[in-house]
Formats: sequence, structure tokens, C-alpha cells
Amino acid sequence: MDNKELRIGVVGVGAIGRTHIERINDQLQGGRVIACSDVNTEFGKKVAENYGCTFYEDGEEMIASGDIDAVIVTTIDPYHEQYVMAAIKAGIYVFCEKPLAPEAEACKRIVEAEISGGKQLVQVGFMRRYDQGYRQLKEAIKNRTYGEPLLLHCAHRNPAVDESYDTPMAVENSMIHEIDVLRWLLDEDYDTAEVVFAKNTRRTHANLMDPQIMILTTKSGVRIDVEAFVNTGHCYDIKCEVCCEDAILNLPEPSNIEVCANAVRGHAIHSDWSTRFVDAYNVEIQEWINSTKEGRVDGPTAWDGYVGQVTAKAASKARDNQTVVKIEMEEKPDFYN
Ligand SMILES: NC(=O)c1ccc[n+]([C@@H]2O[C@H](COP(=O)([O-])OP(=O)(O)OC[C@H]3O[C@@H](n4cnc5c(N)ncnc54)[C@H](O)[C@@H]3O)[C@@H](O)[C@H]2O)c1
Ligand SMILES: O[C@H]1[C@H](O)[C@@H](O)[C@H](O)[C@@H](O)[C@H]1O
Repeated sequence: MDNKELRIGVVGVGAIGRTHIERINDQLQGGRVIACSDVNTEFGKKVAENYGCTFYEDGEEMIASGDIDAVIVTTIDPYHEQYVMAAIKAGIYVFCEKPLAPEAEACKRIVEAEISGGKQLVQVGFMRRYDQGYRQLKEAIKNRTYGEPLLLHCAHRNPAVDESYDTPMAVENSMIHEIDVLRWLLDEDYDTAEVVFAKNTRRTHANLMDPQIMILTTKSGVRIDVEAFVNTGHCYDIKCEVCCEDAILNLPEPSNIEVCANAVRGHAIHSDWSTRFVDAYNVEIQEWINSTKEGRVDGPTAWDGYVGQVTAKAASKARDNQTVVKIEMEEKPDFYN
């Protein structure tokens, strides 16, 4: 592609869809959201009007229209597959928010369709790989300066979730971030998964066990525990502590000014994902625009999306049966090497 602006369509213009439109049109370079679609027509039309883009009632029609060079899929999880498949069929690049799909089988169908099409087109929105803190951790681990990593303690805390968020989503929608970023951080796949429950918070509802702890082991034996607590009522808090042979490494947070007032000294922390990871989203989407214009996928692939969901599925099985489940994975196809 030449140096023209990348014409982008967005399907699903809810919370994160709109933040991506704003970052592309107001802050980043080389792309413009010129079209959008949403199943909620009235709402979608208002959003389109607000951002000056063309509204399509049918997202698949937008993808096949020839009017856009690439598409961003930010619908709720169960509809990702439909639009990613439409993009592969149309032969255009697609950035799909995580998870690639809520089921491993759906991710597998996407991988197979991409391989049959003969060209990598799909990038998955695992934005933590673009976070400065995780990048620093990876750098510190890479050369074994502090010896081998042995165990990791992580936490994924959200202030609140709505009624549609149920027990499986703690793994499939939230801890899928840790599943991806820790595999990338340690540069190895997982061997087993387990999920145990804690005492339920009074803030949860009948369909959600909250908090939960997922325990993963990697092929080399690194042990990882991740707490998902999605109704803390007060904070968005992401922790990752890596215990190495010779040092303990902790994920830094984006800094905030220290305030001393009312006899308390401290600093504010984030209350949702959109501010906690804003820099990571900006780098992620800018790099996606750049690589798309160069005609290649440079971020987490459909294969990474598939591996994540196979791991999540094993964790779900482990949770349902309260046992430890071995993670069985196919060999990575050469297509993704
Ligand atoms: N990377 C991250 O940190 C991050 C953060 C938030 C959300 N997400 C992901 O982004 C996606 C959207 O999350 P959200 O918080 O913006 O949700 P949301 O509910 O605010 O928005 C989803 C939008 O999709 C629309 N939609 C639903 N079904 C559709 C369909 N079949 N066709 C077209 N539009 C449809 C809805 O009307 C809504 O406007 C989810 O997959 C979520 O996991 C990722
Ligand atoms: O969809 C959101 C998003 O992925 C956030 O980054 C995560 O912290 C939430 O738990 C999840 O529900």
C-alpha cells in the first residue's frame, strides 16, 4: 500500500470501539475511521454522526464494501468470529479485540480460514504486550540477569462488572490477558491449569464466583497464580510479581503525582482499563496501522488468540471439575513461524 491514509471501519462502537475511533482520528497517524457499524442501529447512527463516518446497518456489508482497507472488531466477544471471518473472506486486515472468540473451536476455525486464504490478516488486541511495564519485565527476564524465573504472583482486579459477566468470563474475558501476556513474557507455553474459588464477595451475583484464582504451570515448571477479582468496588489494579532465583521483579504502574492532604500522603490509582492501559493501546493501534500499511501482521496473531483460548478452555474445565487439567496443544503451523 502507498502512503495514503488507511481507511478503517469499526464494528461494535461501544466503550472500547469509541476509544479506538478517538485515538485513531485525534492522536495517531496514518489512518482514519471512515465507517462504522453496530447492531444497535439508533445508537450506532449517533456515534457515526458524532465522528463523521458512514454508518452501515450490516457490519459484514461494511467489510465487503471495498470502501475500507481494514477493520477493527470491537463487538462483544461472541460476535468476533463472524466479523473476523468476513474480513478474511474479503481479504482485508482485521484487528480483533481480545478474546479472538470465547471458544477455542471458533479460534481454530479462524486459524484454518486464515491458513486457507494463504495470508496472515488477523491481529488480536492483547495490548499488554505493548505496556511499558510488561516490556521492562520482559527485558529483565530475557537474558536471565536475575537467574531463572521460578514463580509469578499476579492479580487482575476490576471495580465492577455488569450482570452479563458470569463465572467463565473471569478466565475467558479477563484472565485471558494474563494467559497471553505471561506466555509472551516467559516465552514458553503452558502445561497445566487449575482454578480455585475464594469466599464470594457480597458484591457479586448468582452467576459469578468472585474472586477466583487461576494456577498455571509452564512447560519448564514455572508456577503462576492469578487472582481475578472483578467486583472490588474501588479500583482497577493489575499486579505481576516475578520471583527469580536472584531477584523479585514487580510490574511498575504508570506514575501519578503524590498528593499530601488531610493527613494522608499517597497517589491516585486507576479505576478502569481505558486509563490504566491508555499508552499501551496507543502504541498497539499505531503499530497496527503501520504494519497494515506495510502489508503484514506484526502483533499477536490468530494463533496466539487460539493458544490463549485453548488454555482458557483447560482452565474452565479445571474449574468446573475442581481438578488440574493438562493443556493439550497442536503443533504451531509453519504459517505462523
Ligand atoms: N483490550 C482490552 O483491554 C479491552 C477493554 C475493553 C473491552 N475489550 C473487548 O472489546 C470488546 C467490546 O467491549 P466493550 O467494553 O466495548 O463492550 P460494549 O458492550 O461497551 O460494546 C460492544 C458494542 O458492540 C455492539 N454489538 C454487540 N453485538 C453486535 C453484533 N452482533 N454486531 C455488531 N455490533 C454488536 C453493541 O451494541 C455495543 O455497542 C469485548 O470483546 C471486550 O472483551 C478489550
Ligand atoms: O473486557 C475487559 C478488558 O479486557 C479489561 O482490560 C479487563 O481488565 C476486564 O477484566 C475485561 O472485562
